[in-house]
Amino acid sequence: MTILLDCQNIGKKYDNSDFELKKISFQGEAGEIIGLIGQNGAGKTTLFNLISNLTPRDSGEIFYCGEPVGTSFYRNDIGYLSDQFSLYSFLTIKENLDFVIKVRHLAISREEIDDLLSDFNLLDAKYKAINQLSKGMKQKFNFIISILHRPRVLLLDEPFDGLDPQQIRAMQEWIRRLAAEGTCILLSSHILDFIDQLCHRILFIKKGQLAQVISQVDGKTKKDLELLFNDEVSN
Ligand SMILES: Nc1ncnc2c1ncn2[C@@H]1O[C@H](COP(=O)(O)OP(=O)(O)OP(=O)(O)O)[C@@H](O)[C@H]1O
Repeated sequence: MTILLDCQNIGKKYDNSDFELKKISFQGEAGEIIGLIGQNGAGKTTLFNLISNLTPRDSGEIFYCGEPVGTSFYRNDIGYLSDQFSLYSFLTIKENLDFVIKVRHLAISREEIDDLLSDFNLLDAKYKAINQLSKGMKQKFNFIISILHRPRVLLLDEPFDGLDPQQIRAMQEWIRRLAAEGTCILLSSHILDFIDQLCHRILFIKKGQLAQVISQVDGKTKKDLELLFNDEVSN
């Protein structure tokens, strides 16, 4: 068992909001897929933003391979599919990929890129500008960008948003493949089916707190998750 990610008591209070993420602690192993569930506004995206340092945390520590995270972690070891698109929308898919490959000094061949695009039915759109893509196409492109440097910790905030069933399967296959290669994946989804199918462990966030941790070995079914979710939400 190799612990890649270790979050200890991480917390955040926004200045202009009553919401507070309260001392969340968990560890993520190499090859583990961890699901993050909770109602709207529970704090899932906030947790992703704190781990990726997009938002500075108020308290707690984050360790990667036993060391406090720093520039090298944020630059090389983490990938984040967030709802905020951050590349050049007026450039094409190819131009954006070329840019990322260059600045990250990635040794990745044209064939590998084309295979990746083809897995997500994006090969024919290679010369299209990002702002000409559909929502689902943008989501798939964002996923490709988040995994291009093969991060060992991958954060996926609602990765299946806007995807058709065939493309959901393609992304699920990629998620399983990356986990099999040793990536620790943290993913949020409101679709409990996806969480149930993919995740080894599930973190249930309620009003900014880690309310429950469910392991695959607990033998919980999707129905149990729904019951838990409905019960927690109504309380
Ligand atoms: N930058 C911010 N400034 C102030 N409040 C914020 C900010 N970002 C998020 N919040 C608040 O923090 C709370 C948690 O939001 P967050 O986006 O983390 O929830 P979530 O679990 O990801 O929700 P959803 O399932 O709807 O995506 C919400 O009440 C939200 O309004």
